[in-house]
Amino acid sequence: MSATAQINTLLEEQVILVDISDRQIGIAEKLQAHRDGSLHRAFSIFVLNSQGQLLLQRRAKHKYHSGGLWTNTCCSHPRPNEMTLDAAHRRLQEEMGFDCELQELFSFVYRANLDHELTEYEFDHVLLGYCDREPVLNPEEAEDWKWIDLKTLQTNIRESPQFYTYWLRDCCDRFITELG
Ligand SMILES: C=C(C)CCOP(=O)(O)OP(=O)(O)O
Ligand SMILES: [Mg+2]
Ligand SMILES: [Mn+2]
Repeated sequence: MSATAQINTLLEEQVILVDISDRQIGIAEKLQAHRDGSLHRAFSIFVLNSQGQLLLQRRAKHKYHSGGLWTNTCCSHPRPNEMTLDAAHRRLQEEMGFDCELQELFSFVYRANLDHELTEYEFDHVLLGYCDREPVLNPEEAEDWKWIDLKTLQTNIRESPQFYTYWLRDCCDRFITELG
């Protein structure tokens, strides 16, 4: 997809604006919400295999922000009138080419100034799933993937944070704690 086509897609896509308790207060165009730094609803999916390794996604270079960085299995935003879990299954299929059962583990709010003068300010629902299948990447979204031990991930994030997305760095320790 060309840069212009991608910008048009972003303008068509809408996100749910929320208050600090995740109550809906409006809707906004996806790109505009990230330009304005408006708090909106999002989800971050973490898929583990039967060895307890996490499936990482490397974001495509041309993503609107955080391109080329390693992150959790899949991230996105529910559309207006779409349940977060429904959106999560939709995006897991669109980005990674598979689907699995998902359940919410916890949620957190974070705010980060990112590249291209965009800001992520999200009420982020962390969703957990288990799967041993290999993903089939959508090149519009992801350019690489790998399974990683959680201990190795923690060490890598500490030693080379520049290769990881802001939100994964922010919630990785909590994810491991909540996993128990
Ligand atoms: C949900 C988080 C933590 C960030 C947004 O994810 P993306 O930037 O991948 O959103 P989409 O383009 O997939 O909607
Ligand atoms: Mg995404
Ligand atoms: Mn967002």
